[in-house]
Amino acid sequence: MAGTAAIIGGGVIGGGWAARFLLNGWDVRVFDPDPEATRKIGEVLDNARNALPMLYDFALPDEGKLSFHPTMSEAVAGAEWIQESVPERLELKRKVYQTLQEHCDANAVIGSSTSGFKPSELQGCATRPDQIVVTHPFNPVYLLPLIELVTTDRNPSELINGAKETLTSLGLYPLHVKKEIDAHIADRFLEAVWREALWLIKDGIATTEEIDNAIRYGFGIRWAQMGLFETYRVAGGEAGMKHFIDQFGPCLQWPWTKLMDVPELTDELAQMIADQSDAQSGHLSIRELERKRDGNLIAMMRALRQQDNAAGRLINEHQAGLRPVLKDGPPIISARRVIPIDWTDYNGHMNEGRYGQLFSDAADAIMTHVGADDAYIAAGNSYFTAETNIKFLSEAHAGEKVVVESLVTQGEGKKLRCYHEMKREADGEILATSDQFMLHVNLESRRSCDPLPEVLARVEALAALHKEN
Ligand SMILES: NC(=O)C1=CN([C@@H]2O[C@H](COP(=O)(O)OP(=O)(O)OC[C@H]3O[C@@H](n4cnc5c(N)ncnc54)[C@H](O)[C@@H]3O)[C@@H](O)[C@H]2O)C=CC1
Ligand SMILES: C[N+](C)(C)CC(=O)CC(=O)[O-]
Repeated sequence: MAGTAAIIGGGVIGGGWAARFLLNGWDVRVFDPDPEATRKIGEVLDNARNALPMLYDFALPDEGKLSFHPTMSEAVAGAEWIQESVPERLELKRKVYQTLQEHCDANAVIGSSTSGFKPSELQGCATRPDQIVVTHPFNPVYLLPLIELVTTDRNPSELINGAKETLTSLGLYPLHVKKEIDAHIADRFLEAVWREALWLIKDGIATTEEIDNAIRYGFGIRWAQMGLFETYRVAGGEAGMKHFIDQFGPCLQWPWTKLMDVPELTDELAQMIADQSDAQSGHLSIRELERKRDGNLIAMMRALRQQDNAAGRLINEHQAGLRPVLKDGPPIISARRVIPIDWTDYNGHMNEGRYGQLFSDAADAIMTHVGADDAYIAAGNSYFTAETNIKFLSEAHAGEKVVVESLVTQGEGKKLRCYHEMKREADGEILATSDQFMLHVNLESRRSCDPLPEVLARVEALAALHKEN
């Protein structure tokens, strides 16, 4: 259900939104008065094009069309979704809504990226308050799925449901915050942690690097998979949450936090933080840091995908809609995807084991295509690979799009043989081939046997069709 999105304000966050929409097939129209906006969005897009497709085992839809517009009125014309990401100043945001509501479709969703303003504040003096909601993203917007969708009673339920549907279709996780509050939910946590961190620096307890280490070697990893409450439930041991609260409840009275006290951000403190941060990370440019961050996020989210947990489960669900319907060919396009970063090794290219993985995924797709699908396997029948001969012809690298073209070279009784060619999509070069021999197996006896008649008929028909190639 790709459509047209208007991006008003194309900085760090607007650029991320533009990428999220574009890479999911939407056309994107940008308005930003900054003469550097095209370059800046281009750089965010380069990172996003490299990163987002790596999360999935199937190719994303064809990219939409990106255009830049000299006026807000031109940018919002015909857009179903308008995402405002101008600087965090209420008067500016309100002024922007005044202008854009004069020109946009009354049924369009106007989402604000605001980190802290309540939707009622944004709706304040708008012509049509009902179409304005908060859609607060997390940086990088093209990778992190959470969107805090904050609404008020003025937003009709059809608009809210439509917004949720659109966000989900973009691979995002809309967390509907029905009771508005300054800084929504997640930024209140971030603010609390930020305040503590500022105190720890100001009081000379820890440096920026030590604070980052305290997060990334411990609770940061834990939070990504279970959040706060489930983590603490486990920490309560067999006695669970109640025991946890009994044990650590008294700490609430101890001086374990300075939360209500805000350190004064003097020039001296700001400089101390900037100097420590330079010492910690100044050897890398922002773009290099972004790429490092993106690689780590992709690897972590792919690990969560394997566990079908948290953000990983969301990506699996989104991916289900990206699964292509195969055609008989010849050849069958049995796989089409981007090489993810965690498939590469110390030689800086795709590891040999991953070639096997890709050909195995291609064979799984062919099995599904001939009717040996999940239900068939659950009923006790499947194919096992008995022999594979892979030829490695050229290197593949992270971020490259590849396709696997397959032929069924034998389909007789229990025997199924496939010949696969893995090609780089950009130039069609053959990177590897695989000759794969499979046997049909009864999963209860673990012995080979003929497939059920409908699968056998499909296999025989494909073998006959592909014979001439
Ligand atoms: N940077 C972050 O980590 C996050 C920021 N946000 C929110 O996103 C919004 C934007 O923040 P950033 O992207 O960080 O700021 P930014 O400074 O990187 O980008 C703002 C962009 O808006 C443009 N702009 C200024 N006036 C404009 C106007 N009248 N019409 C159209 N464009 C205009 C600027 O030229 C600039 O490119 C803020 O509301 C912020 O709270 C939300 C999540 C995270
Ligand atoms: C610092 N911040 C308040 C702009 C952060 C956010 O709004 C979300 C994020 O991406 O961390």
